[in-house]
Amino acid sequence: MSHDGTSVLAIKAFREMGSEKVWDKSRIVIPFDHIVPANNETAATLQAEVRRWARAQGIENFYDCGHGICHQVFCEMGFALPGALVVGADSHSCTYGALGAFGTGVGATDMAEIYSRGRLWFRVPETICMRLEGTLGDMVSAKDLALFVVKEMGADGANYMSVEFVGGAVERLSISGRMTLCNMGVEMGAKAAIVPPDESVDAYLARRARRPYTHIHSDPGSYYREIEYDVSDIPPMIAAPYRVDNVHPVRDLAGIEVDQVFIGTCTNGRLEDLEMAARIVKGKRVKIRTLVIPASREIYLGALRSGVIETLVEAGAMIGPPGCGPCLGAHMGVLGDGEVCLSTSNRNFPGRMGRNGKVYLASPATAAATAITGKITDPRDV
Ligand SMILES: CC(C)[C@H](C(=O)O)[C@@H](O)C(=O)O
Ligand code: SF4
Repeated sequence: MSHDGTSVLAIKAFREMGSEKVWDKSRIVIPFDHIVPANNETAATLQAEVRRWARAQGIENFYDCGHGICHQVFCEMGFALPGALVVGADSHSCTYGALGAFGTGVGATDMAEIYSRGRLWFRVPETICMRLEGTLGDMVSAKDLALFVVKEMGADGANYMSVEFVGGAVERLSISGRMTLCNMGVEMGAKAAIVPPDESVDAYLARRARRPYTHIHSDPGSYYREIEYDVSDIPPMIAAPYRVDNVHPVRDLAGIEVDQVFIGTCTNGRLEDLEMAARIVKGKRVKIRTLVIPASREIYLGALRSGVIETLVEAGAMIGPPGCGPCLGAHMGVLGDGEVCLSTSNRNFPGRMGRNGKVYLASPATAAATAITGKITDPRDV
């Protein structure tokens, strides 16, 4: 998988290697998502070049602007399967672990080697087994769980490890919630993040899987390290600038003024995320700029048909076309000097959404509660 951003560099390296034809046009997936639709001439020209190359190579799985965020599209289209080894030219390729795949991010030159020969070299990572037991509390979701885990591990606490999430609290997560959890695996340095596949994975893949698959599970005794938490008592959590592991209970930061709320991204732009936000803002008005971007067309349609989009728009939110949007500070809704954003995304390092912006990371429920009050707000307090 490579997207509009990284395909440009991968194609350049592919050419520099002297490669002419891709190794397998049916096994390369290219979604356009990072700057969609293109925001200026430079982006438009680069995208046109990738389109031309994909057409010339006969790439069978090309998803142009409007389909959605690469990771979401990759899962919806049935490419992420239990036991599959997937490389993506994007760090959040670990998201595919929600479906039992070993998904990992690679650089653009590595991707050029995949385009050319379908091969790469890996050191097999050790596995950390993270057991999360207990029942999540009211207004506490997969994002709070992910932030809790990142806080406990630290931003480099799982460097080059494969993190396997097990236990009751994980099994009870929807596929959407598991994607949120696995998505943040790379934020603690993990090479991959995996939830052992079960029947909810089969249900999700029933009409999607591109090929037959089998469930792959860890061998007994293969864990390098085991960690267990009871997560019944974790409150809604928030990561404050400028580190993803600078995590606090939302109530500890309540009252901080916010300029913009952003609900979307490969972390939290799925239907259940938008539904949660709609439930909270229903019949109310947002007090600050609120941007909602569904992670894919499928999600957008679901939210349109169920009335979720209507509720959000009535409350004063703006809806953007499926894609990454302002997540990486490249397109739509970037921050002005010194502005504060509460985002449902996964990164808040300096400059992430604009040179001098400050980004807080939290769940869709916390984002919606904050949109209504204009200040960081625990969703249990609205
Ligand atoms: C642009 C891309 C290479 C990058 C990534 O790999 O993660 C982006 O998606 C991000 O989230 O920062
Ligand atoms: S939504 Fe954000 S984190 Fe996800 S792929 Fe796009 S830019 Fe990267």
